[in-house]
Parts: sequence; C-alpha cells; structure tokens
Amino acid sequence: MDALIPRPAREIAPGAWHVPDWLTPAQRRALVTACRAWATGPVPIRHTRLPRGGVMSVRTVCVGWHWQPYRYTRTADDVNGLRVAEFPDWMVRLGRRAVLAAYGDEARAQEYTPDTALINFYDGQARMGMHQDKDERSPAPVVSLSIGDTCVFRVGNTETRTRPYTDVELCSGDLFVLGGPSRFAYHGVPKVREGTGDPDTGLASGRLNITMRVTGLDRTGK
Ligand SMILES: O=C(O)CCC(=O)C(=O)O
Ligand SMILES: [Fe+2]
Repeated sequence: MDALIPRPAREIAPGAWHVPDWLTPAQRRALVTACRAWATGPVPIRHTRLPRGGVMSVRTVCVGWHWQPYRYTRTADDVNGLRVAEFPDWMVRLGRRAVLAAYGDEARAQEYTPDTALINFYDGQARMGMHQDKDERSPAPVVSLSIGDTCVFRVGNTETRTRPYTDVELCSGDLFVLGGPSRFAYHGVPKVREGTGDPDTGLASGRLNITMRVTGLDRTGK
C-alpha cells in the first residue's frame, strides 16, 4: 500500500481491530512459504464443498483441525481422509503477538492459544459471502492475516448479514482481529482487487488469508 497515505490502527466495531502493515516483509514471505507447503499436503488445498451441492470460490487448507461445513475434525473426511498438519508453535506465538497488537493487553495475549488455522486462497474472482465464524466453541478472538492482493473486507453486526456494516480495505501485511463484542459479527469478502499485491511476498497473484482460531475442542474432538 502507498506508504504516503497513513493507515492508522482502527477499531472498526467494538472489539474488531484493523492493524495495517502489521506483518514485516520477511514474515509475509515466510507465511507464503509455509502456506504453499501446507497447500500440497497431507491434505491438499481444495474448494470446500457445501452441503447443498455448491462449492466455495476460495480454496482452503487447514492446519491443526480440519474445517468442513459446519464442524471441525482432525481428519479431512471430505478430501482424502488424512489428518491435517500440526498447528505449529510459531503460529501460536504469532497469534499472541497479534492479540497484543490489537488489544494492548499482555494477559489477554498470553492466554490466547489458537489450535486451528484456515488458509484461504482467493484468485481475482473469488469472494466470501457474509457469515459468522461460529463453529468454534470458544469466544476467543479470530486473528486474520492478509497477504497479496488487496480485498474489501465487510464487517457487519452480530444480528443480521445485512447493514449496518463497514467496508475496510485489507492490504498485504494487514492484521484484523474479530474479538470481544464483535467475535460473532457477520463478515465477508465481496471483492478482491486483482493485481494489487506485491510479488516480493512470493505470491505472484491472488490473495492469501490466514485465520487463526481457538476451536474449544479437546484432543478427541469433543
Ligand atoms: O478472507 C478473509 O479475510 C476472511 C476469511 C473468513 O472470514 C473465514 O475464513 O472465515
Ligand atoms: Fe469468517
């Protein structure tokens, strides 16, 4: 994003924080490399199939727990039946730093222990409709990291998928945290601005989004 236009950190709705340019260029590159490896296996990245027969336009691969509409399991039963990659400790630490950056609360950051990440890849045509992240049994924040093409991220309210909502431009390196009263707010991605990313990240085109979450499930999935 144009460094001449300052983009201060901003609370978009109560508990919903946008922290522009949070990831360093080195972190962006490292995340692209890690996500590229996860995309190949043990469970390959795929368009998630929806129960009523459609497919999502984004491609998704998960670590820690596998998400399929609308639950988490350890094995990717709707893909190849294999167990997903372990959630790495470095990602727990990154999630804690993200919570600290959003809320400035060291204790809240230290107790944050994400155990799953959904990694979404958007080409220029991909979108995500308004939805709530509600398959987790924990009110802990969702930490979202964006790399590559800029998108329009729509942050709504907890009651309806319609207005009132606020549109935010998420650029490469931006952090967004949905927590507190906005943890279960509707949100979506109505548009990706094709060709706006920085190839130095290692991503030649498209948009990568990583959301870390706390499933609230124990090891057996209960
Ligand atoms: O791509 C984004 O910024 C949001 C992704 C999202 O809402 C999700 O994976 O649940
Ligand atoms: Fe979401």
